[in-house]
Amino acid sequence: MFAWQAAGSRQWLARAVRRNHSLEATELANTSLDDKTKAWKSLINIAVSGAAGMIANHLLFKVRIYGLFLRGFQLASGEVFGPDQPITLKLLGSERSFQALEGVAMELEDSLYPLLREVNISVDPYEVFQDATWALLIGAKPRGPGMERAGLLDINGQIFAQQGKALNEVASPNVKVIVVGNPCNTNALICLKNAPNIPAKNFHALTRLDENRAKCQLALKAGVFYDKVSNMTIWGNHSTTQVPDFLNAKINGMPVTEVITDIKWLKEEFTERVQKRGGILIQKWGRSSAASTAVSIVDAIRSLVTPTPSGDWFSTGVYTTGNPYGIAEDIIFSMPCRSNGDGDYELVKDVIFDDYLWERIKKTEAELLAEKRCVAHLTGEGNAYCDLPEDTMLPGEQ
Ligand SMILES: NC(=O)C1=CN([C@@H]2O[C@H](COP(=O)(O)OP(=O)(O)OC[C@H]3O[C@@H](n4cnc5c(N)ncnc54)[C@H](OP(=O)(O)O)[C@@H]3O)[C@@H](O)[C@H]2O)C=CC1
Ligand SMILES: O=C([O-])CC(=O)C(=O)O
Repeated sequence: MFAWQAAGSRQWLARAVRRNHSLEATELANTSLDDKTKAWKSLINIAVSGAAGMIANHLLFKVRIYGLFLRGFQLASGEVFGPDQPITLKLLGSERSFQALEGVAMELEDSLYPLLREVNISVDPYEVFQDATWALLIGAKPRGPGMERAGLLDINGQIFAQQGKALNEVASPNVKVIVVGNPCNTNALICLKNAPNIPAKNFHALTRLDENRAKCQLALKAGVFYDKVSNMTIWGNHSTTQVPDFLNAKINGMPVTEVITDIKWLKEEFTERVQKRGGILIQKWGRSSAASTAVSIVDAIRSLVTPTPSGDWFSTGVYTTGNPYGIAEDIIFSMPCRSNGDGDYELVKDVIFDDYLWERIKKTEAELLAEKRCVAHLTGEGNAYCDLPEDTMLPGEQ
């Protein structure tokens, strides 16, 4: 059933799990799965970096359970890439993690996912990103003890500059890029700046986890199920300056402030809870959230490949140039978006601001502008100058 594809060197130790497409006619006739494959769309390549890490481990297997097999394939509900969308997974790791990556590939093989036609592993982004239509950039160095944030921006920025160049050269010209590795907004900006041939609109920083966290907190406070919370915007940076917007969010179609009338709770407790959720989780769990992050990556993709429910929107960190709100141009900022399901999105225009919301948006904007100055050497904009606000922290930092 499986054919191994080893393309030579360790640099390109490609391990392909390719179902045999040349079954005998009689076998095909007896195999309902193979009958189904005839109606499948053509194969797409999905690249994942940091593929031996915690988030990727949840994500890769979730792709099957959540999207492609249980709900997507068996129930034909079209979650994630759809029940008729075969995929190749192209996994990027490093020399250090190569054995672990081989282990991941083996587990993927052994899971017998019908829509997973091929798994490739490599340490070379130019190999992994070849013809990718989606690039999920998860791999990044965590901030270690004593490491300045400027140092983290530089180390991780180098990774995303290199990956941006590789995407620019070899990925599908309309590749959609979701940056997860922190600091994800600025990493996404660096990636975008190093990939001038790819539309700037195609780069996302993952703030969907923050949106999900905010929905959860509002639902708990209001005593409703989380699906009753809609129109949830996270503005700005995936950091502790992010702004979970309770002014525009709704519960059961009503403004949140009409359902939860404790404005002090909304301004203070709710906001801080969402901003610092990641850090509290690390304190309890001993590592950053991986399962819920993987879920939120799936949610983020699904929001782009399925039409947004009427009247609702979702949050994603996207390029600000041309935004209708007056947010500084040329940064990656989480904003409310809608999609018609073609992988693209439009910014939502009908949102309101008050002084409280706008003041906080300006704070997270200032932080992102400072981060941008810090990585000017990686975006081709001259010499870096780092004047980060003192309290600049990832959600995982306390
Ligand atoms: N945006 C969001 O909502 C969230 C973002 N995150 C961020 O996601 C990232 C990954 O988290 P997680 O999977 O838990 O972390 P892990 O430490 O489990 O995995 C990190 C992966 O990154 C790779 N990596 C580490 N250093 C480098 C480097 N210098 N160059 C390239 N790759 C590197 C490692 O691969 P290898 O061993 O091959 O080097 C490893 O596979 C982190 O940056 C984390 O802060 C986490 C939660 C939420
Ligand atoms: O800082 C981290 O790695 C964790 C993180 O982003 C989050 O939980 O939102």
